[in-house]
Amino acid sequence: MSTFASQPLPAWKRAVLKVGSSLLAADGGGLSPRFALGLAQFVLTSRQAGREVVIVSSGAVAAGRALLANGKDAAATIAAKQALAALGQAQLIALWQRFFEAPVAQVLLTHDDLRNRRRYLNARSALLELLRLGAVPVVNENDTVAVDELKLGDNDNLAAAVASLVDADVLLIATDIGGLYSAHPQHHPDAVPLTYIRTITPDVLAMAGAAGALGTGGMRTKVEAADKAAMAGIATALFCGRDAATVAALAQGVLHGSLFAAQGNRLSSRKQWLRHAPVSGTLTVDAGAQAALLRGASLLPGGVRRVAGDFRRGDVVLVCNEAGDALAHGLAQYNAQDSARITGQHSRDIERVLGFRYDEAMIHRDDLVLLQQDATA
Ligand SMILES: Nc1ncnc2c1ncn2[C@@H]1O[C@H](COP(=O)(O)OP(=O)(O)O)[C@@H](O)[C@H]1O
Ligand SMILES: N[C@@H](CCC(=O)OP(=O)(O)O)C(=O)O
Repeated sequence: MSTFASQPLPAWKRAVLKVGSSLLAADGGGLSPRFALGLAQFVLTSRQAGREVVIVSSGAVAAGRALLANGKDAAATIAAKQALAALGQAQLIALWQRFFEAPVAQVLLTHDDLRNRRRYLNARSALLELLRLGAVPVVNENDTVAVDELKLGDNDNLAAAVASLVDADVLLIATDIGGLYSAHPQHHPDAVPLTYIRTITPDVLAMAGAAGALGTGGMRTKVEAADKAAMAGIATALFCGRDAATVAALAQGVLHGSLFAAQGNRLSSRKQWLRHAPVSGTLTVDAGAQAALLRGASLLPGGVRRVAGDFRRGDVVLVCNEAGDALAHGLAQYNAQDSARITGQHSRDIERVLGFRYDEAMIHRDDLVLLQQDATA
């Protein structure tokens, strides 16, 4: 089987690292630290260099199975798999915690959490806060409740969703093979390594074949995940997490594996989405707030005059000035009722008025697109 030539990894500050079951499952059952150690070392080196890494780790079901005497037979039903995931998740977090002095934070998500705008914002705020606090977030699918996800879902696609959730620069997928080959390398000895994939065409997807045996994903879901990340403006690197030299090189910015290019840049894809998203309400702002928005600031409640419409936290709203000119689209931090209550208030009074506070802004600048200025973004 031919190996993968080296290439530079695109520069990054924040990454999502997906670690598959194939790297964590021990031969005799349960979890093994063997390959996790090198990957944890990569995370540590990256953190020391001032970078941030969110780990998306599989392995809960494999770990849970090993805890039960009859575990091998236990995975026959969905309920049994849910139970195995719940049992194994604690082991999985304990495994990762062994490598870090910094606290490991368990974050369990479902695809559904990421489809719902309000829960999406909540998940994002929590993850970003964990990074800010210096914790090591370890995300897995909430298999205990996500029945459909357990049947159909996979952590490759979850990792792509998390990468766009936290605005990662790169998605790193560690697996048990060097990268993507032109065909399944175990069945096609003449398969060639694909080091750089500019666009994920149906042909590329076909090369990835069907799902694998141990994990739920196989190569196909990795290519699907790379495709999702690419659409969000994020490049994906696929590499062998069993190979110590490959993992060590990655920390030095050298990739031995497959690189899937991003389509467009990250900011513009987010902004495109925001610009064209349907709005659920309107915030009318005063001249001071308008000037601040044009300078790239967040929208604070003090500059808001009126709230119209019925929107929930995380919905897209239109920002206009008092003359009715459309200025921006943004994600509302507060629902319509709460927005109306804090309109005109100083940010420091939000908690007094509402009894809680998500953010000092009604729209955070990262969630805001100016309709005029950013028209070409
Ligand atoms: N075209 C291909 N290139 C590389 N690997 C492939 C390809 N098609 C199928 N595979 C299989 O996909 C496997 C990786 O998927 P999987 O076992 O689900 O890993 P993980 O647990 O890391 O998600 C490889 O070991 C290989 O057997
Ligand atoms: N959430 C499941 C893993 C699902 C999954 O996608 O596994 P894999 O294809 O190995 O990344 C678990 O923790 O067992």
